[in-house]
Amino acid sequence: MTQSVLSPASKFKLALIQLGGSANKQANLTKARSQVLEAAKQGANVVVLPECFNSPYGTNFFPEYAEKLSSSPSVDMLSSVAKEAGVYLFGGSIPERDEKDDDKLYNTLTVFDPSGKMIATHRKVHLFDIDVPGKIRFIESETLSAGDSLTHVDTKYGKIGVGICYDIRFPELAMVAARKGCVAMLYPGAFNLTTGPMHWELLQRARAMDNQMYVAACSPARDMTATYHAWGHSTVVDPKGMVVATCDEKETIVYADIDPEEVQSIRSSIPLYDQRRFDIYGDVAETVVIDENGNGVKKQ
Ligand SMILES: NC(=O)CCC(=O)C(=O)O
Repeated sequence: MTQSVLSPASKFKLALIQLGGSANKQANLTKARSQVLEAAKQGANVVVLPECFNSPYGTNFFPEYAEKLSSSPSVDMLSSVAKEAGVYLFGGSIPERDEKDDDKLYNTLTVFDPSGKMIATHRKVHLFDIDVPGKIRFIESETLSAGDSLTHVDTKYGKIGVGICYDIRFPELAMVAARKGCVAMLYPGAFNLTTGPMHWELLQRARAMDNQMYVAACSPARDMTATYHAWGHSTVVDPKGMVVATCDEKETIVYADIDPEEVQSIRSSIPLYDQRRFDIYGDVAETVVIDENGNGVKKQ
């Protein structure tokens, strides 16, 4: 049986910056910087920015806005403001250009500690390729490549797992993070006016409830003059699956007090971690296809 093992953790104040972006990269960096400083002024210890905060969200924009992490004005700004603000900064994501292969781009989150040191990166693992007829077609893989690893960040407040937007639809990320001792999953994201009202909050509550951990998702503010209309509604959900902080679609900062004791408390009273039956879930990591009789068969 699996025990619930938490990394040593302490209370902290989380801030989600629901940033109003534009097509002007420098203006986006300047605004993000001032909002991080504002969040720190309000007592935040851990600050999150939205997906693609330095760029409009669209496959045609990514090549133009992409930066190599080794020579990146966005990374430089994030590092310096994390230090100035004295916070852990989960720097949303930016289109990243591969160091060696100029044609390869990723959607990448960078994380900084309060000294400004980059302590983690996460490349979006599940690319947002969907087609809802008459509503929205978005194919991230037209210009982006997928990352191929999971990311768990050690902070002085405990271990924190991350994903980027569409990654939240894949429960395995949060499940693995919880089993590795993470107290929270943070997702910079940018849902839209079709899938946002359907699934944005539900997905966060589901990930939180299933894994008995905090879940937060940080969106850009909505801009109806942009080509992609973000849902907004940056939200924090507690380990019981209840929304503890949220907002509408406008530019704002959402704050929540995170108490890792709450994780321990729900895991003690509803002890899923001691009751799991990994002895009978053997198929879970196999890729299956559904055959003509409706049965799941192993993909060759
Ligand atoms: N940026 C994204 O990955 C969007 C994901 C999304 O909207 C969804 O419905 O999933």
